[in-house]
Amino acid sequence: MELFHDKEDMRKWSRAMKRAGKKIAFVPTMGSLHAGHLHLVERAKLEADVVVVSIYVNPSQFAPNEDFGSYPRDLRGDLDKLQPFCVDAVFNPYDLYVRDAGQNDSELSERKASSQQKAVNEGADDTRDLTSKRQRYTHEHETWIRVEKLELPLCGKSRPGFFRGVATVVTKFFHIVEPDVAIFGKKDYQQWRLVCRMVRDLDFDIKIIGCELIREEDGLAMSSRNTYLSSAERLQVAPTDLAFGKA
Ligand SMILES: Nc1ncnc2c1ncn2[C@@H]1O[C@H](COP(=O)(O)OP(=O)(O)OP(=O)(O)O)[C@@H](O)[C@H]1O
Ligand SMILES: CC(C)(CO)[C@@H](O)C(=O)[O-]
Ligand code: BAL
Repeated sequence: MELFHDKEDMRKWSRAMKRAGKKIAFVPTMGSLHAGHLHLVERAKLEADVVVVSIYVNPSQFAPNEDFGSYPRDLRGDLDKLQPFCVDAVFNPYDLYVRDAGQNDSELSERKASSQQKAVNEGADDTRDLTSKRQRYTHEHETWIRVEKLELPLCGKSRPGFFRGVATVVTKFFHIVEPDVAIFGKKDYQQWRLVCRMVRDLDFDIKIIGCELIREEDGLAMSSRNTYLSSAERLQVAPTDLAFGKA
């Protein structure tokens, strides 16, 4: 399994696969993987010759008051979970919102390299990196993708800016990985529909597949943030969640 932190390395690998006649399936994630994600990977394997999984906690889809800093991160554990599925490549970019360090920008290059090494060694970002990631996307990035109507209701109401961040980072991934097929979970139903719409409107030549929701035994939808729930909260949530799923 290849691990890429640099977007140019990722792109080169994808293009080499294409030249070799391979079809690429792509599974974007924010890591802290669970069986729901692995189900998407299994589906991806049915759709193409090679599978790329991205692991990136995208700063631009989090509002300043949200959990970007505390979102669960476990790169080492994620790689271990992906290994048995024979995933071909994992893309774990250091930062997608800063322009590539130029040759003269040695301080930034060094910092980028040492942070990448740190991420692999420890499977986590330090607080300084997280703060800088947030600052970079707010200061160095000014081009955004918006799906103007679909981004408004439901999650868009409670998380303004969320779908702008998702549509933008998914577009970036599509340009870097250049997949033939991309797999999304219907757990995030609005996100899946919004990506389908964006692909249609912007003429991406990528097939989007929506995968069924995978649940825990007690009916709770699997989700990386379930670790935030206490056992009491879990008991309250699961039956409602199950009833909703069956409705
Ligand atoms: N239980 C699940 N069943 C099917 N797909 C899922 C499930 N959980 C996540 N996915 C899909 O995996 C992809 C990556 O999701 P993400 O990494 O945000 O995980 P998550 O569990 O949804 O995290 P969060 O707790 O932040 O919502 C998305 O397309 C999402 O819809
Ligand atoms: C699609 C995505 C990977 C974009 O950051 C994220 O919103 C997610 O994991 O659902
Ligand atoms: N799967 C949803 C990603 C998020 O809540 O940011």
